[in-house]
Amino acid sequence: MHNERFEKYYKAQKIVSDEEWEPFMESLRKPLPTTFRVAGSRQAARLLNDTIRDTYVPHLADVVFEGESVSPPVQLSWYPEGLAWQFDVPKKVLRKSPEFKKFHNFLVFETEVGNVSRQEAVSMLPPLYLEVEPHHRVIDMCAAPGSKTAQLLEALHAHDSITSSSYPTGLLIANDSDHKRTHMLIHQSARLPSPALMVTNHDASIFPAIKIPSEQTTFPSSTKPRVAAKKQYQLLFDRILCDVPCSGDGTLRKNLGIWKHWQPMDGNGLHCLQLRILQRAMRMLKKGGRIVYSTCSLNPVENEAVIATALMSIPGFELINMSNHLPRLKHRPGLTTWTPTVDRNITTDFVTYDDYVKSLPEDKRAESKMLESHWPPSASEVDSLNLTRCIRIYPHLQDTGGFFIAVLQKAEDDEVLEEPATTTGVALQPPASSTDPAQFKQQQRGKKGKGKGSDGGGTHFNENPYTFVSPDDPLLQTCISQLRLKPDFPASNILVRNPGGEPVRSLYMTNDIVKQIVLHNDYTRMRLMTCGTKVFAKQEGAGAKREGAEMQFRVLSEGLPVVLPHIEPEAILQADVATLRVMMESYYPLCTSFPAPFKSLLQSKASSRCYIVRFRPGQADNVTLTHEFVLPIWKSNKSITLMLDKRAKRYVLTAFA
Ligand SMILES: C[S@@+](CC[C@H](N)C(=O)[O-])C[C@H]1O[C@@H](n2cnc3c(N)ncnc32)[C@H](O)[C@@H]1O
Repeated sequence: MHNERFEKYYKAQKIVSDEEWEPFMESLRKPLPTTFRVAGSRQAARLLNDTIRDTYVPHLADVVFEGESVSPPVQLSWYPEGLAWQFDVPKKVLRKSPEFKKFHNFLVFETEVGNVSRQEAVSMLPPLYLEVEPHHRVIDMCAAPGSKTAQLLEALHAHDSITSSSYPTGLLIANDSDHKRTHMLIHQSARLPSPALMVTNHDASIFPAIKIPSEQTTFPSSTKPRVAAKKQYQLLFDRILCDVPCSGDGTLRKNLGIWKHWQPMDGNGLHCLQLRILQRAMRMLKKGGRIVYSTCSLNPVENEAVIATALMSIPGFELINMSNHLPRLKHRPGLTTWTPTVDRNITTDFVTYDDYVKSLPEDKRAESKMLESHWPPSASEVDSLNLTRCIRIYPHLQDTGGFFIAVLQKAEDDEVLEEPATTTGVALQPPASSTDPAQFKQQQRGKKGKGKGSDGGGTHFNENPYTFVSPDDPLLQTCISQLRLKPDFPASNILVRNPGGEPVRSLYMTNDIVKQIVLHNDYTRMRLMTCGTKVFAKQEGAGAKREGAEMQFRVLSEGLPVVLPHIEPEAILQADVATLRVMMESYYPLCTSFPAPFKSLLQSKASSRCYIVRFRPGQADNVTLTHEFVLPIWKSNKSITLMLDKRAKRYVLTAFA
């Protein structure tokens, strides 16, 4: 765990004082403690957190292993509501101490079902500084694998209850340029299904302007209504996260390979992309909006140099002082000066870019990859930028990885008006080809033989389009009437993943802003990977087919929280713990095998249909259901099936513990 160039480079940058150098290096050589965050909507997270605090941790308080006492997990002091934890226990203890083994199994399971997120402590910070609210329009520019996306989504869904989802009016676009990694985002977000989510696959530095109709935004009062109605406006965001690709040397404690391969030219090389991503974000931000720029790198060239250049290139922004936002978090101010290295040998002697350029033979100057923006601005410019408002986190401060955060705000009174979409630098195609099957076929023919782009900036895009289903569609109407959905069910916000708009497999639900975006933007230009949340799916199986097309759809357990608030309360079947137990013990329990009163309730219901059942907390035969569950079932002629995937089924089983 040594790298001379690393030490030479960071000593030259004076990232910490001379006295702190040794503790800083020492801590980099220590393994990182395990940290996790209790995830999910606020109400559900609090419930699980109480269980960890009151049930698990007391059992871990006095563990002695091979003669030595082992420290129990502790809450991260700076994390709001104590919802994040840390423990530092050797693997051997986790495997062999019965108490820790039990705790570890619990964590593995809760992580699998999405209630716990194993996340580095510092990686939890950017979303906390973004302060997302349910009405915000948010974009996560470099989102995969999605641990921060999940936090942003949770913030949009802050008002969810344990069983039902809220319907945020805001939006979260989770974007990544790596096509494969966008699938990680889709997988990750399946844990918190949201009608407000879109996943896109773009190079963030050229993220396209998204069009929305004029009524979605404000325009100068002098604009004539007829003109305004025709215009489409660029969607601007309230909150933007730029967790940019970086050299990652703040993760040395976890990624030991970095010790061997680290070299500072990586940071020099990434600087331009990082800057372009941040500048694109600044152009997509609303007045008064906020950007969080973050890296897990210690290198000022990837951090303060990017912030300084961005602030000087686009007026109307300032760094905001968030040093008291998380009062218990220990951090250091951003650097105001640094000396980039111009080669792999850590030549950091050039105080300014001009000095460096002058040192080069004239015929070599054009070839240099170093830019003026790698260097700090002049002393007078630095003063006005408030770079000390950036937040640096070093490993020795509170036993974490290294991290950098800057919070930028766009002035409220900025004179720049929201621009019509066509004037924002990225030309956009006419809207709504996603609803035109002929055009879709033509696009597909054009793509034949081309592979999937992996850089998000390529021209080919092979995903299917999303198309809104007519609210009068017979199948949608069947879902509505059979489930007894109330008139407030947003039937016009249901879409499918095919060009013809036929509900052949799954139906998705979006909120209004996602709908406007899908309707007014070409899906290939937007490189839309997924949007909204799956709510209904075709019911496979003999029983369903036999009884005709109108019976074929069921509510998906993942979509149920979104649909639930729209179901007439009387249409929900009530059941107790004993009933749930019968459903859990067999895949296809006979209708006659249920205890009263559920048995007669079932017998009074039509077959080949999906029903929603609310299981009340309670106790039966030494089994306790700690909190309410609402689950979909499928009733065929003689038996029923609990419509849960294996993972969810295992989760329900824990309630019996
Ligand atoms: C530091 S990681 C993001 C981690 C993520 N925010 C999280 O918390 O899980 C950087 C991501 O940027 C993506 N990336 C790299 N270049 C990009 C670009 N030009 N535009 C968008 N994403 C990019 C990478 O694929 C990678 O997933």
